[in-house]
Amino acid sequence: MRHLPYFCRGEVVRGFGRGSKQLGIPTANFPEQVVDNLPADISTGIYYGWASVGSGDVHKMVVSIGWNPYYKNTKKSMETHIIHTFKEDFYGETLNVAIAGYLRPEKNFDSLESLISAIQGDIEEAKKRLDLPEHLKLKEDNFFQVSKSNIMNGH
Ligand SMILES: Cc1cc2nc3c(=O)[nH]c(=O)nc-3n(C[C@H](O)[C@H](O)[C@H](O)COP(=O)(O)O)c2cc1C
Ligand SMILES: Nc1ncnc2c1ncn2[C@@H]1O[C@H](COP(=O)(O)OP(=O)(O)O)[C@@H](O)[C@H]1O
Ligand SMILES: [Mg+2]
Repeated sequence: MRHLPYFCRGEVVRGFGRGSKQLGIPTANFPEQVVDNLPADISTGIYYGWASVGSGDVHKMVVSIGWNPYYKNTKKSMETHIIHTFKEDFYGETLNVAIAGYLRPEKNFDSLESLISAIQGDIEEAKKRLDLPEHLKLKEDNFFQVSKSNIMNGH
């Protein structure tokens, strides 16, 4: 994957409301336009990296890109679960994402329980890999510093 690390920003929009309600794992969804602009060689699948909301702190994350075979979505989506507990929802805010590496392809599952345990496995694997020096330095990338400055808010 030539394009890693891959950086992108976008507004957090509403998805199907399944992430937190059914899975207990909220995912911040990007608008269609951000998904359509992904480079062709970022294949669908599950990735890990770093993310921040607006000018907030940078946290570890996992991101799913694709059609969610378990739910048979007809539109490709890009959904980020930030490994951090937030006090409130952040719909409408800017999500800044730096994708560091690839974990696995998207899969179908026999049950919701197996989907949830696969995602929990992804989260544990992401936490470990992001502690490697090559990934830790991405957390300090200028991409996130720019998000912290006022430039983005236009004042
Ligand atoms: C780390 C991670 C891995 C995922 N893996 C799969 C998968 O293998 N198959 C699948 O159908 N959906 C997968 N999902 C997507 C969930 O099905 C999706 O987040 C859920 O449908 C929530 O959708 P919503 O944001 O539209 O509510 C994954 C999500 C995350 C965050
Ligand atoms: N740790 C988190 N990671 C991602 N989103 C979170 C987190 N904590 C709270 N949220 C909020 O939850 C929303 C996602 O919940 P989800 O059930 O996936 O709904 P939707 O289908 O609208 O995306 C995000 O848009 C965000 O506002
Ligand atoms: Mg979501």
